[in-house]
Amino acid sequence: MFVSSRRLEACTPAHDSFWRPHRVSLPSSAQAPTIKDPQRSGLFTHTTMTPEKPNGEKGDPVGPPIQSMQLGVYRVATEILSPFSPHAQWKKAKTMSPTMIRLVKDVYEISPWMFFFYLATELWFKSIEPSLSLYLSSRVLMIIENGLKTGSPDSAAIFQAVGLRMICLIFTVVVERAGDRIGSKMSDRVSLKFLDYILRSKLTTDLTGVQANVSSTQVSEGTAWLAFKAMLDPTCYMAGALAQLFYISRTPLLSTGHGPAFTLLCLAHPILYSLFRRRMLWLKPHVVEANDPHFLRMKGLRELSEPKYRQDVITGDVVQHIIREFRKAVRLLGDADMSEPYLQYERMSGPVSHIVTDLAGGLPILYYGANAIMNPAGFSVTAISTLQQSDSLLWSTFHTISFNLRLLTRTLASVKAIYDLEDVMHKTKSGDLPYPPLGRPHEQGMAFELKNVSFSYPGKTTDALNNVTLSIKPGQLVVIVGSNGSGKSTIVKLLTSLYDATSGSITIDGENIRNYRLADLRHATAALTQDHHLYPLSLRENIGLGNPARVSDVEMVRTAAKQGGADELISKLAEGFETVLERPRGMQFGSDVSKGDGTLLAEALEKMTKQADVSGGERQRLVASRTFMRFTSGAVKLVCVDEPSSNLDPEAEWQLFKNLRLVREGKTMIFVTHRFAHLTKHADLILCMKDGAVLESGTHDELMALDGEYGKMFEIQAKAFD
Ligand SMILES: Nc1ncnc2c1ncn2[C@@H]1O[C@H](COP(=O)(O)OP(=O)(O)OP(=O)(O)O)[C@@H](O)[C@H]1O
Repeated sequence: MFVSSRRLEACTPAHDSFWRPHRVSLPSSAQAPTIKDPQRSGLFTHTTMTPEKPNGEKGDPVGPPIQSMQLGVYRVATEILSPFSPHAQWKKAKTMSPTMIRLVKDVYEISPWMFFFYLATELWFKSIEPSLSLYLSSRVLMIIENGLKTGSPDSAAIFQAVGLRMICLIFTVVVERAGDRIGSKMSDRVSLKFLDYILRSKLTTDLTGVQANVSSTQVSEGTAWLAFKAMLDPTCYMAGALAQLFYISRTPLLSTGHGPAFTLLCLAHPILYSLFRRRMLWLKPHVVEANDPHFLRMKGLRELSEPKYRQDVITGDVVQHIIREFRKAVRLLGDADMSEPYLQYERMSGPVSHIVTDLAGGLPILYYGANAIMNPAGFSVTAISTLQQSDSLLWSTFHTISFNLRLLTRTLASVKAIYDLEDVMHKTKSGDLPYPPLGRPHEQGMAFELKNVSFSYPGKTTDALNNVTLSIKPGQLVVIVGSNGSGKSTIVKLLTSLYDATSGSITIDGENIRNYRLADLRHATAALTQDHHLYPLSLRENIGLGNPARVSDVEMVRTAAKQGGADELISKLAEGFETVLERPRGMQFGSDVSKGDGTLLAEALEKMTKQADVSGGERQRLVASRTFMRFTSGAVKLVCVDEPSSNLDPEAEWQLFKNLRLVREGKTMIFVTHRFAHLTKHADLILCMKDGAVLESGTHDELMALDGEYGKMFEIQAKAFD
């Protein structure tokens, strides 16, 4: 029997939508140095790179060597892990085993009885039932064939065999349904356990951790169950395959001395297929970069048709230019292959391996046919049918095993990323000194001393702050001014412990900032910046979470909303404080329904997705209200306000700063703003920054007398005002 591999491929789980490949860009460190110009012929070229040996130094590449190739308009790099290299395979398996053990333990702990029940149903369904069905079917056929040969069919035996086959079938359906239900429950519970894990790790991640480990933001709780299944399935199928091979080698119907030969011939097809034909890019670690300049230009020009650019395109009068350039890019692109790199990769296997692999599928039946010619007396139709059945069963079993093993590598890497979250995400270390120190009630705000502080952001070589020395006294109102990129926000981030200084020292109330418990410092700090957002919760919680202990205190929330200037806008919303402005994403959607097409379904979708919205300035008022709520805890000793007012109208901005000043008692306040003229006359200290350094510092009068950078900026604002 010649089984078409292509046909079988089409029904593998490779088409599961979850595992559709994601396209990623090729990081510069992984670029193959030998490819200078993209190959534009549509053919591919290979380059192999072996990573340097790890010497423990940061940044050295480790892991298997990579292979780089040009596929049409894409450059693709993959890891090379040869199936002929048991050493490399073993090394990889060894690195994966701790994750596998931990995952099995995690799944088992969720519910031991469910774990074993599910295991039993899977074993039945994937190992025992296929072999048993094969045995029972061939028994029925054998009895019929014997009956036909002798002329007196044994009806009792036929009924018995058919009955057994039916019982097996019914039992399998029952087991399958029970297994599905338990599996779905377990899958949900595993996902929730991992979601809890991810949530905890991510919520406590500091900014340095996020910046250092951007890829971890993409971990998904769903992969844990997939990884568990990718471990369990091959194990069950492997047991099933062994049982089938045993049957083929021992059944007198087929073997009669040829058992081992049949077994080997049945194995030839799946083994050859997985070695030579199975080229699936998305099952290996890989990076893809579209690098054809004309293709990139064409894509860029096409994006200009998006609504986001509509106004620019119309007012800029560039429509004709875009169309002309697009056509030119298409012309220059020529016949370069633009199809998905995943398809191009699969097409890479040559016709010889294709033919050999497909021919291998017919070997067992050819062998049996040859035997039948030599020994016509031993010929049996049942044997042929059994052989065909077992061959295709083994083929799909091995196919699934090989698929799952490849999937396992990928899913386990994601599970490991979840387990690793905790280690890699917490870069800013916490001390153990309480704040405020025990027995020293803190009536004033925080005092800061910065000595020769320099700082560069993770992954950057240039300093954002350069040798900054300054002193802030308790309860002072400080205004930081300066041009774009001068380091104003960076200072605030260091004072609020979002980052650690790269060098130099920062003290709070005379004690090194790193010695304090981070949680205590956060509790004593209120920050309001443009980077603060509305949460996908009700407005009451959005404001109330400034002080989680009083989130249900409606009166307190109302007062905070008034101080933040949000009370009026909330009163205009139909659901008032219970309005949810940012709903969790993707919770309402339709398929093949266009809004506004007049159908009932479209109307239903419109109702579902209808949402109250507010302007940018109104959002800022809501976020500011949360800060006022924060003050109600009585623990805040430092208030950092960094440009929270870009969308506020002048009156709202003035009112916001006025309200903040009204509650300054017992707090050090640090304001960063470009529109400072109305604020600096209230400041105890003005820091004027340039190029990451403090250029001038003092009060408004002192700096005006200096007639330097601050004086210049103030004059510009004053003139504009006049
Ligand atoms: N998250 C970041 N990662 C890397 N570099 C950053 C980051 N944030 C700021 N920088 C860089 O650090 C320098 C100082 O930036 P900072 O935001 O402190 O300036 P700023 O004075 O607040 O500017 P602006 O007035 O535009 O808000 C700039 O060169 C900026 O590009």
